[in-house]
Amino acid sequence: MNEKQLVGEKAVEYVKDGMIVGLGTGSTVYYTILKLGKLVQEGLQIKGIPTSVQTAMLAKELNIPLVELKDVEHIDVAIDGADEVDGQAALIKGGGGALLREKIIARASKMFVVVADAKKNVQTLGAFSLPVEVVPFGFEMTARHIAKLGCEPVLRLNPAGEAFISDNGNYILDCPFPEINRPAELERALNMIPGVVENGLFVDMADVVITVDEHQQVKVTTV
Ligand SMILES: O=C(CO)[C@H](O)[C@H](O)COP(=O)(O)O
Repeated sequence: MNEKQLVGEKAVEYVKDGMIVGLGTGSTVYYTILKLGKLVQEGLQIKGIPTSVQTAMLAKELNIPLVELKDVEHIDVAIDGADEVDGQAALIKGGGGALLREKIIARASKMFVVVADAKKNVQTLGAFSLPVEVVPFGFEMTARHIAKLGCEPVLRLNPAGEAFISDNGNYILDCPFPEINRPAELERALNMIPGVVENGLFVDMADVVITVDEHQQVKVTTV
């Protein structure tokens, strides 16, 4: 079993009958969703709230019942991947471009479980370019303001070489900050810039991090 499958499947232990479950986006939580689909087939009763169109399609294929955020009071548990996880369980997310819905759903959840293969563990965030979702209007100006915080933002492109459009109709600027020593400060500073919708720093949000240690054993950290 590969690491993504190991950690992805482990996360289903946090899902119980009757729960509303936030379904993340990406190749790690994919295994969580596959496993949930199997459990639903066997009788598990849950309702999922997907963080992306891609995840909604997968959940539908697997017959996982879905519900909309507006129709629930809260989410019991959200499970999602990460691009980087530091020692304080601060995250960079958004490699798949779903960071805005992922953050809304993580924030609405009683418990946020992160699934991350060993490569995602870092001392200090920043080797992975920080995704920042921005409105298309005046994005060049927004990028210049972001640059003043210490990076050179790059507009994310799709495989056809056009601007990548998020599920919310926005652009993503990938921002290579060399080292993010104060993620909470940077998260706030970015979101103060007009044109920035949200950024991929998730600070003080993870309740549980499921990863793999140096012996290829699944390691669960409760924050
Ligand atoms: O934030 C995300 C999508 O917006 C993903 O959770 C993150 O990119 C990790 O993806 P993967 O599990 O494929 O490595």
